[in-house]
Amino acid sequence: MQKISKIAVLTSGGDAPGMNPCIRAVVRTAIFNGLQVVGVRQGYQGLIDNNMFDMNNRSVSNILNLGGTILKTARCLPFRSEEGMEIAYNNIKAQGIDALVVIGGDGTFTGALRFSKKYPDIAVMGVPGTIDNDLYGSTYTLGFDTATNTVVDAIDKIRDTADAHDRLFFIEVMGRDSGAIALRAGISCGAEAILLPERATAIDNLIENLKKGRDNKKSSSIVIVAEGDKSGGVYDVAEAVKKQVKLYDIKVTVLGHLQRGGSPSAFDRILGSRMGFAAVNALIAGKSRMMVGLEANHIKLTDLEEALTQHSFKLEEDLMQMAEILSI
Ligand SMILES: Nc1ncnc2c1ncn2[C@@H]1O[C@H](COP(=O)(O)OP(=O)(O)O)[C@@H](O)[C@H]1O
Ligand SMILES: O=P(O)(O)OC[C@H]1O[C@](O)(COP(=O)(O)O)[C@@H](O)[C@@H]1O
Ligand SMILES: [Mg+2]
Repeated sequence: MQKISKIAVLTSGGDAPGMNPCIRAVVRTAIFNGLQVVGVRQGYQGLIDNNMFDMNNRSVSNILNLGGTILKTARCLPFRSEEGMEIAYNNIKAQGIDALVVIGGDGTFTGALRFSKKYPDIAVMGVPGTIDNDLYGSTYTLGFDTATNTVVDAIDKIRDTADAHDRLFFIEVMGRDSGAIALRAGISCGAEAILLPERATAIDNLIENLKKGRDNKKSSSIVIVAEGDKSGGVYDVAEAVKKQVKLYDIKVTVLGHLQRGGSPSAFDRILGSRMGFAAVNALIAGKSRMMVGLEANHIKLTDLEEALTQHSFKLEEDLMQMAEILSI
């Protein structure tokens, strides 16, 4: 069993509310167990630039409630190359680090897995931190709950003005390849339609349903369009509908990056704490190349390789069907 003494922690890819509670848990669990901890700034970029600093219990005081990540994050191109990885490895060795906790999404884990295969003497443990909720091996990823609540809050406000003006709104939410936020927000806000990447969009059906809604005396309508929907994006969908639906005044809102910010919900604070705690304990137990997840409210470790090769977010057809029925 590989015994570890110094852990580095980093956040990578899109930031997600709940990353800070997770960093806090990693630092304090490690220190409680007599390990040293190093914080790496800007994800993999910090490994390459040797941008790291020693952390102690007070480095993570009063961060539970903060959105973003105190370690900062980045999308780091050089880490994708063999040369970039080698520079990172040399810096890690020079610092005496023997284990890495990486908090991020599928891209971060792809990098971590490659790195771990190339340099197996450094243990790696992944924590799923992404608002997209698109990782196999965890029912929830860090930030998804907060982001969904932020979206619901925003759409509720749009519903007020949509109703006041009898308008039809097309609202784009995040999710490059994932309809997770769109589906949950759609149910929570009673959206008349939810368009997402996991299902082909039939514009004719959409138009039919919107007309039916109008015939059924609906005064306003909300259509949620996930960023990754394959029908050409929110503006194209709105334009296509505009040509055929004359009864509604149509508006488009793109919620954008506000969805990634804000104080983490209690759920994400607890999830981040549990996952950070579990990640360090798993490293102490000699585990590596795994991802910490939450399944049926229990912490579960999944092989990184498996987490990346299995399909992540599966569209819950039953929920889609329910959303459609409940919005008639
Ligand atoms: N195939 C890869 N090889 C090495 N590193 C990678 C690879 N894919 C992604 N990464 C690293 O992980 C970082 C985060 O990935 P990205 O897809 O941007 O976000 P996320 O981890 O949230 O999905 C990238 O900027 C890059 O540094
Ligand atoms: O902030 P950026 O770099 O434009 O990225 C936007 C993307 O990041 C996300 O918010 C989160 O994705 P990741 O967690 O995979 O980075 C996506 O929903 C969105 O498509
Ligand atoms: Mg991703």
